[in-house]
Amino acid sequence: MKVKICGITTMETARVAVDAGADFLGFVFADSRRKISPIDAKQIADQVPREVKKVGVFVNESPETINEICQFVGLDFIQLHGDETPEIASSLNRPIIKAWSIQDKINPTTFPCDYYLIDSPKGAYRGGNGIAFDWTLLHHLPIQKEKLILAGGLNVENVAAAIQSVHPAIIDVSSGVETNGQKDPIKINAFIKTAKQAVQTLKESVKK
Ligand SMILES: O=C(O)c1ccccc1N[C@@H]1O[C@H](COP(=O)(O)O)[C@@H](O)[C@H]1O
Repeated sequence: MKVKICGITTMETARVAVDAGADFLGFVFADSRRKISPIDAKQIADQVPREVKKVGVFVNESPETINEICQFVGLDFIQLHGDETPEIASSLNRPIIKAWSIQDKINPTTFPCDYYLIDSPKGAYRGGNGIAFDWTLLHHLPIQKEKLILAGGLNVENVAAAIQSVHPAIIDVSSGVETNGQKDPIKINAFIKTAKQAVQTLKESVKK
């Protein structure tokens, strides 16, 4: 199981996340208090080790702009967090993470994507609202766990329970590793450590 830290806006936060063991870093190019310009994202992305994957988060952006930003910043994945159609996804030049709210009609089999991300119901923004949802709702959906990214209101207190309940391929966090709206190095470290420990515990319990 891998960890994505989303809403990176500074090099310092990127470094903390990478050193703590983050596998994916997310840059938000949509309306959000975490929005970053392509120029600033590129400066950070250029200094991140290649094995840590860079994800661009977009909401209802044009395919031309998405492809341009991907190329310029050097993104590895495109996260579509709006109402993008399967046709738009097919016209993009990077692997796709398709985000759905748990309230949406979720039909992963009809959307071309490498991963699907399930988030909480929409709040002030399309994502990044820091609200968790009832994970048992996922137990009834036709989803492949190896493609599933769990998001929405995760934090150091609930991440172990989330992993135990859902067994996602990736967990994604933004608000839960912030203090007063800024990424908090202590929370990033604690979150990743707790998540990786929870996976270890799960593996050991399966072996028994
Ligand atoms: O993080 C944002 O500001 C954001 C804005 C618009 C779309 C998506 C956004 N982030 C994604 O939201 C989820 C959940 O975040 P949180 O942990 O509940 O704060 C996460 O997938 C981010 O990738």
